[in-house]
Amino acid sequence: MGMKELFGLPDETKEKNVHSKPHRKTGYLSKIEAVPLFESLGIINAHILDEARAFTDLMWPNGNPAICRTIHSAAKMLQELERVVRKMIFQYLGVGDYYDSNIKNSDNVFRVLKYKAPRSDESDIGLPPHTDKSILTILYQDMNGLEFLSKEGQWLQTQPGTFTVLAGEAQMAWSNGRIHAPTHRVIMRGGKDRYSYAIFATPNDGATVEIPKELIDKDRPLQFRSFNTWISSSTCMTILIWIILSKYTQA
Ligand SMILES: O=C(O)CCC(=O)C(=O)O
Ligand SMILES: [Fe+2]
Repeated sequence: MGMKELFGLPDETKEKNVHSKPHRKTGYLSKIEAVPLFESLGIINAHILDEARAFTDLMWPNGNPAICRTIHSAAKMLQELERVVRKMIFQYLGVGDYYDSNIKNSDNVFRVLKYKAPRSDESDIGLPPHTDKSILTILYQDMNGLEFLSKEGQWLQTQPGTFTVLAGEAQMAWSNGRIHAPTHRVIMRGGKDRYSYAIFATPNDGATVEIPKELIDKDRPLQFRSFNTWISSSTCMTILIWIILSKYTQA
């Protein structure tokens, strides 16, 4: 998707991608001491053509219609997929009536990410273990490296050329702990630069994440008591999403 061309721009150009909401992981992230291999550019609502164009016009003063089209269509596809998955989750939890207002109170950040191949004296950690703050993240990787921590404490690899859906902390909180936000990391193997892109659906600034009353009862009061109380149902959910998604992406 023109990632090499994009990341090949001078740093001063990429640094122009500043956003007024730095906490939203937009803007240009690079030269972070803890993650020296990592570099990323984020665009809010890139599924809207004008937003994608504003970004490419900033990077290329004479415009770059080809990359603009690619970013826009990738972001649109991921945004649509994210809504399908979010709807499935709401239906699965029996709270479909909340879907429309939940969508209204959220937007998304599209990010392109690059990890440079580590030198022999550098660590192979692309991104250390973390959970996302998002509602849902959908991620595409061109080569492997993304790994998930299973509840048995093992790191599970994901396949290159596939889409991965993961729930973030906003979804975990909203579902009153029913949906698990998995810990994941990126490990660089194979001596080549790695590129990925992702959409992060997030609650709008200022929107309160209201936990549906249907998801609160005496067995599951409004707080996170322990991960163990909900890990098995969330594992089922993860598997369900994987099955449905693999069908969706083959279509
Ligand atoms: O590049 C990847 O595969 C993972 C990125 C990621 O986990 C993140 O940006 O939160
Ligand atoms: Fe992540």
